[in-house]
Amino acid sequence: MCPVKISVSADMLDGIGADIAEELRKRGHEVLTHGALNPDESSDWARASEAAASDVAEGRADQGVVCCWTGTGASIAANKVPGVRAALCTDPYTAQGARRWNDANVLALSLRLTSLPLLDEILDAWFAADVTEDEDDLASIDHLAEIGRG
Ligand SMILES: O=C(CO)[C@H](O)[C@H](O)COP(=O)(O)O
Repeated sequence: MCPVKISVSADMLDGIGADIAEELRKRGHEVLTHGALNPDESSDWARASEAAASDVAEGRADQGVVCCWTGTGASIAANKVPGVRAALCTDPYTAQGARRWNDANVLALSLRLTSLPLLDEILDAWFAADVTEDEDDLASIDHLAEIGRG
């Protein structure tokens, strides 16, 4: 796994909110922070997640990690940003599939459900997975950009 630039957000420091940025840095990634992880910013989940997702969409980061208590608001907000494919993952298999079959570029996490050991497994799976070469999956991934246009 090559280190990449990750934009990470959380709306609170509860649970892995306190650890997520450091866990990514420990893996060698360069980390941009938003929301409760950045003292200069609003910590509300929609704005924090939008900020991290926009970093990905606009090329300031390679991938994003967005967190809120449930993970749902953060994933919904990130998916509103054109070019972002955010996936709410609660286990390593889902994280691997999100990268492999969906070319997900933002990992959404629930601060409530994700323990530190589980985070480790999810990040291992996320960063180890390669995007599929299956033509049908690639066509579906391409189609995502068309949904809602026009
Ligand atoms: O999971 C969330 C949004 O999907 C939030 O983390 C949850 O709503 C708590 O936020 P607040 O402390 O602002 O009420």
